[in-house]
Amino acid sequence: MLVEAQDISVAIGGRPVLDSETLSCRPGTMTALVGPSGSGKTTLLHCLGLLLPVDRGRITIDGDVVTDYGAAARRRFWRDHAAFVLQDYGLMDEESVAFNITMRASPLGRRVLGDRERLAQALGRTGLAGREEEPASHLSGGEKQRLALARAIYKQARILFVDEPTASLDAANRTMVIDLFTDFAASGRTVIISTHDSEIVDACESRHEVASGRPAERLVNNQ
Ligand SMILES: Nc1ncnc2c1ncn2[C@@H]1O[C@H](COP(=O)(O)OP(=O)(O)OP(=O)(O)O)[C@@H](O)[C@H]1O
Repeated sequence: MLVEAQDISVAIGGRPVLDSETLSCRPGTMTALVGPSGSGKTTLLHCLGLLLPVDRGRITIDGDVVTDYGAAARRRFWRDHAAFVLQDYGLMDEESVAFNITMRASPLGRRVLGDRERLAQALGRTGLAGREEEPASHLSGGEKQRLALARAIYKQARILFVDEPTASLDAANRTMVIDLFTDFAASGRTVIISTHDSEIVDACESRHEVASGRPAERLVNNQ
């Protein structure tokens, strides 16, 4: 999906946080949102994922003006097209790893339903094979992060929004996660990542520097 933001601005509590950000994230590519701490990377990511409204400007996805969407259209976008790996991971701690990935269970909640093959693939790709029956609360910070990624893989979403994905990962898992994003993009999906990690930035086809108050167009294409 092609995500385009034009001159978007956001103020929180009366304070400008984003000022006239303009960028374009193409399908089949990874885009890094970069900038110093507090520059607004997470805020921009949340706006592009329709989690936060903008005060000015507009965002289109495949040409649709999504900044006009009401609550029902936003929910449809999240359900049908988007996957999020955010800083709090959005997991259900008391539920099993498998349930957190598939989000489906039998009526009594004892048996996880869903596509077994896709589940096995998501577990395998994130190094969580064999952990499916454990409650998410038993996982370490880095494992929770990989679980959130496993859910995105299972969902086969067309667009992936990721916030600081390598913050709690060791070197081996960091490489695995970067490979996962690269594969996501190679299969035609759009990947948007807020990050400080230069290894991720190097793996991205485009980089957008978020810096409130500076001139609008700062998109740099590495290609
Ligand atoms: N809910 C909120 N209430 C008040 N201020 C907020 C809120 N969310 C973000 N901000 C402010 O907006 C600015 C940008 O925050 P944001 O989290 O987007 O930055 P960031 O570039 O992602 O930072 P970091 O790299 O440290 O994660 C910060 O000054 C922050 O304090």
